[in-house]
Amino acid sequence: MTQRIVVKIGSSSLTSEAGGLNRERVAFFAGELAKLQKAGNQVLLVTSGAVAAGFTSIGYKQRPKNLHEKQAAAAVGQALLMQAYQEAFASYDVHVAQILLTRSDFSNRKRMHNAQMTIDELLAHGIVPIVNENDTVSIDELKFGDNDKLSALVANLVKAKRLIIITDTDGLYTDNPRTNPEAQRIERVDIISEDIYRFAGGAGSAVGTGGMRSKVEASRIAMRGGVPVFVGRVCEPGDLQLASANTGKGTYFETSENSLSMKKQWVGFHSLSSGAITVDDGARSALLSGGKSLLPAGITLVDGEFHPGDVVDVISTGGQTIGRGVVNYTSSQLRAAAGLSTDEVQKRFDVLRIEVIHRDEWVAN
Ligand SMILES: Nc1ncnc2c1ncn2[C@@H]1O[C@H](COP(=O)(O)OP(=O)(O)O)[C@@H](O)[C@H]1O
Ligand SMILES: N[C@@H](CCC(=O)OP(=O)(O)O)C(=O)O
Repeated sequence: MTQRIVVKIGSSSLTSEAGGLNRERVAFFAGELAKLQKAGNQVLLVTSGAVAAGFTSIGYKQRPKNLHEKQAAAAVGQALLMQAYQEAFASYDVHVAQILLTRSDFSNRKRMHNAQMTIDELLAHGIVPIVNENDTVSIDELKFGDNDKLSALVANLVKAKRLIIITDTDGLYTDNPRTNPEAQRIERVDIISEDIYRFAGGAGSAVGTGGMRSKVEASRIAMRGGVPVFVGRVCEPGDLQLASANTGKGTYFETSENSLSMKKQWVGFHSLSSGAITVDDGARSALLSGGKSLLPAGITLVDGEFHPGDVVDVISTGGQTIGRGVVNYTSSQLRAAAGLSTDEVQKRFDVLRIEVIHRDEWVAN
């Protein structure tokens, strides 16, 4: 059966610290991806590098930090990036397509579905979709954050067999190997524990964005969607095949048995939150370990303006966001119902469902 593999390449693997595109590396990756495709896989590429490829052409001395400078650099660099990929893939007779996405393309379910259909159509024709964030129009507060997360969302969307995140380090270490030579590589991760988050630090180069932390976070999202992840280095011919065959130089993040349904994935990872509900300790454990729905009695505070069907964050008394879900009340109804027993709420309010958030529409963090 044809398998879908999503490959993410970071800026650090495509550009130099001083900026500008390394066309030799682009050609190398195109060759590796073409081989993966010829072996019978459907291949999608999520690529970074637009800002890093473009900033020198504008005349900036280093990777810009300011939003408009980054957007300008991305506008120049994205064209350079696509041109380089197109030329490189053409020598293997592979056609490519550009897909630029924003966070709001995922938060709107219709647009998300459209993106999915377009990708399906391209893959059915043997075309390699090349995805990047639409940096020139993304607003800072509404960004994916980094392409690691984008690649996990895309992998979940297309129900990939595996996500391969290529970076400049051969996997996750117990500490940043650039600064700690004693750090040990972790070969396999089954559960993303606090320790795993603690090990993973920020970006390693002047062109990278999220560092290992964002790769761990992306792996968590993909794992919950049922997609196993490889994070590591691909340097030599054949490395990408090894990575996809479970024998690559890096860290493998395995999937748990219970992956989230598409609906829960949308609630947990794509939707935008319209407000926040603070819950007491009883409601917190009912949601996190009791597999129960959230009832008005456990609510202590309501923030924001929302309507039934909107998604809201749920916060513990300690101020930690514990998850999010689809709310069945308006914010004003909920302010009046907070802390009341189920009987009391049923007497006083005309709500469609007594549960504030039903457990089928709840996703823990
Ligand atoms: N625990 C860790 N294990 C491995 N790499 C780490 C760790 N903590 C931080 N890093 C850094 O993460 C970097 C890779 O992320 P990043 O610079 O964002 O690259 P990319 O452009 O490929 O996304 C590595 O170069 C490394 O310095
Ligand atoms: N969309 C941006 C990349 C942002 C990003 O996540 O970069 P990286 O950490 O190198 O994967 C660009 O193309 O420059």
